[in-house]
Amino acid sequence: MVHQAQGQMVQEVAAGSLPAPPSRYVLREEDRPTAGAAAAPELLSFPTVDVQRLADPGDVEETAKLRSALESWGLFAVTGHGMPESLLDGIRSAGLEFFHLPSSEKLKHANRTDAGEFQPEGYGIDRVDTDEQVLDWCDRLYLTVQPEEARRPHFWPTTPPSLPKLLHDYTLGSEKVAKLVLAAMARALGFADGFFLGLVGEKGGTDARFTYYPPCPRPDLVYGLKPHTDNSVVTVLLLDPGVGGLQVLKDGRWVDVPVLGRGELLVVVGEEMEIMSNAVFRAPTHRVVTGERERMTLVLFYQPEPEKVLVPAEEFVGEDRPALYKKLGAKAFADGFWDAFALGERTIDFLKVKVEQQEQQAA
Ligand SMILES: O=C(O)CCC(=O)C(=O)O
Ligand SMILES: [Fe+2]
Repeated sequence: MVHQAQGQMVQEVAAGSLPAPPSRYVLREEDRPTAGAAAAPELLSFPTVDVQRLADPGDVEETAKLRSALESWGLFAVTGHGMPESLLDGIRSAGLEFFHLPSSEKLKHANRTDAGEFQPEGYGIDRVDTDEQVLDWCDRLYLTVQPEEARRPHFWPTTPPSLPKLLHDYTLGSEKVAKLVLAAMARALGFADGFFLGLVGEKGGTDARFTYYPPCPRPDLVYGLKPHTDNSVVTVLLLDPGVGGLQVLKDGRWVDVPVLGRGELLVVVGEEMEIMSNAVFRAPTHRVVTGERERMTLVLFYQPEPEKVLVPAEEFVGEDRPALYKKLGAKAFADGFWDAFALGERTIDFLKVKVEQQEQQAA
């Protein structure tokens, strides 16, 4: 699909110092972030989990904390991951340095084909399908980081030269976090540590997304990133230590995710886990609001091997709890994400994966 807006980076629009964002970015009044003020997270005690403690199967207290964080929020801050602050600071500054390069440099890794078509990997904006689509106030660099043989080096920036190695090291460090969390999520439900890891497979795919949110002249009119749930089993996020903007929908209200400490990560449950666990763990809806300062984040999406089948595991299905989702291939689900995201829909809804009530009764 070729849409003319596909070529316009938000960073360039923002550099024009317009008094307000162009109409392509302006939300309908009822969707604007100011429609309902976000609640302060301190009042709701935002959860933090120590993954070093999670690695100890005897630490039932930390496992219980994880379960409660997942049930009440679907996301939590992470400490004890073992990655030095120098690595986290290093990959953050390398990412920011990339976005600060001249366009001609960044476009060497463009996410548009020569014919102007969108492809997920590379530097650019998210997919634009129609004139009606309200665009998000962000540019992004999207890269497949695992399995290693699936990396496509021409999409990887070489300026700054430190970026590929830092991203590699960060990928390995945060993969450990994802695996520890998946093991503890299984344990929290009384299963063996390998339960979810087995459903994901040894060669699960991981995609990285660096997102750059330029300063916005009217944060009240736009989204940095529209409300969505993640296309992942779990997602590991490295947020900006100086600027907030991420919000999560909790009990029907938007709540600010706090600005985390420089050494902390955030873990979010994705839709694939929601399917596998038959909604025991649900993917929280989240969005990003902009501000007067630039912001950059790095997000890693952990996905099952593409050949795997996504289906509620039989351990979560019984007479009192019918399967809530239909079976489909992990690759079909991952591909469907891009169609769904452009429309602002959940992939589960877009691909009609939910079992309707009548079907449940007939089963
Ligand atoms: O930039 C952020 O804070 C969140 C990004 C996000 O939710 C995503 O990339 O899926
Ligand atoms: Fe997300």
